[in-house]
Amino acid sequence: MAIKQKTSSIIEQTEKHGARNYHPLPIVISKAEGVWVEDPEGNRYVDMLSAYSALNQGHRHPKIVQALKDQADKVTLTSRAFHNDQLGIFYDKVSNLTGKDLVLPMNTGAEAVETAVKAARRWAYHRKGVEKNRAEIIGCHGNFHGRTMTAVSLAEGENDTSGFGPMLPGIKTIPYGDAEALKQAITPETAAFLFEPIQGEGGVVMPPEGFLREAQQICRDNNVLFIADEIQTGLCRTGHTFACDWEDVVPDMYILGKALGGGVFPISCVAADEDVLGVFDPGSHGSTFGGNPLGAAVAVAALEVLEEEKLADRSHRLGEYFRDRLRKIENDKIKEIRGKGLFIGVELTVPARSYCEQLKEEGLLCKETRENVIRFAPPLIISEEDLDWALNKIDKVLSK
Ligand SMILES: Cc1ncc(COP(=O)(O)O)c(CNc2cccc(C(=O)O)c2)c1O
Repeated sequence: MAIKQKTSSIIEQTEKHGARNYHPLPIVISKAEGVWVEDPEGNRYVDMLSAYSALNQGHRHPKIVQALKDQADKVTLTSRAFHNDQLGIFYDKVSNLTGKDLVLPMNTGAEAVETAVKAARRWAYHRKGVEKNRAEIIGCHGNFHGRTMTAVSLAEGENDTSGFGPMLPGIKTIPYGDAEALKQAITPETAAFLFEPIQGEGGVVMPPEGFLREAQQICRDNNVLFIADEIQTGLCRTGHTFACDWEDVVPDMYILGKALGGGVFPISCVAADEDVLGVFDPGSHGSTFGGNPLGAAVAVAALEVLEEEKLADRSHRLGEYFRDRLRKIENDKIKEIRGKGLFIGVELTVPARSYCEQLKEEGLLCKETRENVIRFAPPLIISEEDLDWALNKIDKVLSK
């Protein structure tokens, strides 16, 4: 589809004063519903990216939008100087979902990661007895935990880190999935091991089977917090409530975001037991919008949709079907098909961008990650009919 006048003038306007920290595909989305989005010229596309898994419930899910509208007519922001009548309901929901005593609400995923690292450091000093300012955090090569300085200090990519130094001290990384390396990296000062159960931005990379269980045991043996960043993999994306569930592993702390807000409002949180999140006392952490009643009401509705529509089972079932269909595609440039549930990566032996551009021309939106991986992550509500429509387009483009 050639770029039409409205789209090109909108892109031109966007690029006039916008900082150039993204390189989006040349498409403008002006309407969206369910798994379908529309450009200003009325061209429709099936969304196979879901805003990097922030749209597990689909675009503008009626129940979630209604929760936003209802709450917007009551109260949207109180600050935490006062209570509001939605936050306790949110806390109950997340506590029941995670099995954790305490929940700390923030807004973006990166803020929740920052919260997790602050909690881990203070836990190390107050509970583990690590010497002041000596606490260490262990992350994984190929990780992505956001764009704030702690997250960037954990990253390694040139583009993620260059020009942003000095990095936060007390951070080291190990090869992803290497339990022995984790064991060797731990010192008496180690506060936490921070990991993604499946690395999203790393290219939908899964650790060896059993790694999560082994790593958790190593952390337990060394009194190190086992912290799961489930911002992208959580909330039914991989076919279970949490990706950690695939190995029946319950982390010491969950970090949640993205689909927690149902693709309607930014909300994130960390959930952990009293001995970890109890380290925060009044005035030691927070955020202006953290715990606002609008986000809380939206998140409760977003979590209810996951349960009511059984989106974990759907993700698992449709993800198996998706990968089966992909495996039938004849193309010697396909190096590996991987993922769990509707969290799928197709690794190619060549850059993936041109395939994403061809798929866009066919009416399917997806994005490359790590240059040669096409990530497919549709909203979990996708119908079998729409999935088959998308798979026929993928078959057509990838079979060339
Ligand atoms: C595993 C993981 N952890 C933390 C974050 C940070 O969340 P926020 O973006 O809400 O601060 C992510 C985010 N994941 C993600 C994926 C792709 C692009 C971008 C982007 O910054 O445009 C972010 C993520 O995928």
